[in-house]
Amino acid sequence: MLKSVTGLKDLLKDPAILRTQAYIAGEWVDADDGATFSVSNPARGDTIAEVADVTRIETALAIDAAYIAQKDWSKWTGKERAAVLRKWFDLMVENADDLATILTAEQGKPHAEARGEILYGASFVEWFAEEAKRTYGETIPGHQRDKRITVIKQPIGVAASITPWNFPNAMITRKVGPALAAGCAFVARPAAETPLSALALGELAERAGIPKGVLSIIPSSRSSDIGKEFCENPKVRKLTFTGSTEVGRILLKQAADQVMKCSMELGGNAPFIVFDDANLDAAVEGALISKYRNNGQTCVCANRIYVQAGVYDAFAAKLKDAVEAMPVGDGLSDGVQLGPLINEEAVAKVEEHVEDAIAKGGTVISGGKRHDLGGTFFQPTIVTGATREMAFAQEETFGPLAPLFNFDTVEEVIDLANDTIFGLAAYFYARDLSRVTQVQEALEYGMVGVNTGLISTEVAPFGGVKQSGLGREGSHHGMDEFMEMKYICTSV
Ligand SMILES: NC(=O)C1=CN([C@@H]2O[C@H](COP(=O)(O)OP(=O)(O)OC[C@H]3O[C@@H](n4cnc5c(N)ncnc54)[C@H](OP(=O)(O)O)[C@@H]3O)[C@@H](O)[C@H]2O)C=CC1
Ligand SMILES: O=C(O)[C@H](O)CS(=O)(=O)O
Repeated sequence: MLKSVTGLKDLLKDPAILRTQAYIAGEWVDADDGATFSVSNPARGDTIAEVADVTRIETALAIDAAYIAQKDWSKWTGKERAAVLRKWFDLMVENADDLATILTAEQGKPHAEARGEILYGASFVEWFAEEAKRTYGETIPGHQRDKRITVIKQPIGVAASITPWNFPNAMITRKVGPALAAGCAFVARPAAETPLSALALGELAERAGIPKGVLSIIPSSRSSDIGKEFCENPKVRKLTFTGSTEVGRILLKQAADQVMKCSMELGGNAPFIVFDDANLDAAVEGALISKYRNNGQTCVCANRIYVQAGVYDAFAAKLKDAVEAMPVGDGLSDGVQLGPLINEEAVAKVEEHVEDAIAKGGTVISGGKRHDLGGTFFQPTIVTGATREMAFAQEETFGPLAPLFNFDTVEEVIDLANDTIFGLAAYFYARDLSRVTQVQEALEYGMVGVNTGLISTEVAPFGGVKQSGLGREGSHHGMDEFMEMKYICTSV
């Protein structure tokens, strides 16, 4: 049954989890000037909340509080921090349905997929609660008889994040989890489109016992201002960003003045390669999840699908059948697999790429137009006859458009796949061991899926090379982003 999101609180088992004020220094506050900005539901376009619109002034107060609180938080043992983080994880799981409803209401993805994100996001807090106990150092044999060498790892201090709307829960927990585990304090600024998921995490953090000031959540429509405060405030020692490469460049330039430690999860242009010895049914299944997860609005989505000539027609036919079986609708309706796109600009980008492909000789074999549901709904689309001259060969579509490129040889497709400034994720389906080994080593990407279209997990290092980013999130490597290494040389 379609549920109206206008009364979002009425859809929640625990309405208190829905927060619309800023969470600063452990207090829930309005913006100093009382300003708010509207949060809308992408499926219906109606406003679901008015949220405090914080400025640099309140952001600086949150940073000050973090700077003070971090001194004591860093003195907790890793085990003590782990206990609080574990409690936060437990609360996320207990409240997963409500967190998913809030996420679907503001971002649009189907509720089942939103719940999957909640559990994925929570898994980072669970993982880093465990890593908190393992921030090991090392001893090194002295270089002189009277020297003793040790290396220790210490929290970097105050960290700040700027995160996108496409994963409004997991992109925050993937950063806050390791930061708090390492003993840092954290100030998070979520995307203006999706602040409610972040604020709900703040509510649960308070319930879990994370000390006042250790975590602040800064909702704001003024993304550029908040970003400048993060980059220019000397009390901030770490900036972690997920979003477009374009904005990542801006932030890196701003952070350079303070030589601030940055991690960047940026744009992608993932190739998805199907060789003629692939299991075609498995390849279609992988293409569906890689291309159409979150309606194609993920940085690791297949952006270009390369199919070897001998299996091109069979793969295209199978993919068409599978795509046309996916129900499109309001994410709060049961059984929906594809929700709306986040906004009108996102729809325009998909339309632009479809029109460009047709103009350059491509053929739409499925979808290609706005959905009859109206608004920002778009038909899941497949284009055949794709060529490297078409816009989506170099630009990230960030929507439900699958371009199928034809290729003949391994050497040809590796060159095509690597012909991009991006290097986040790549995927390929093949069964010949020699071919698998050759291709996985030749692809210039930070992450490679072999016979799978879904690689995201908290246990592995997520991140890109080239202009897809700096650093890694998740896995034990994720802790290093929030710690400094100290070399101690003692003369005895
Ligand atoms: N590598 C990854 O994991 C991801 C990459 N992306 C990439 O981002 C693009 C689409 O996502 P989108 O959210 O629009 O990306 P943007 O880079 O436009 O926005 C990401 C975040 O940065 C904020 N922001 C925008 N401009 C500035 C600025 N000058 N200073 C500080 N903060 C700023 C946004 O705020 P606000 O929206 O409120 O203006 C948002 O919170 C795609 O290219 C996609 O590939 C997106 C998500 C994940
Ligand atoms: O921002 C994104 O697109 C996410 O990093 C994708 S994932 O972590 O859910 O794969």
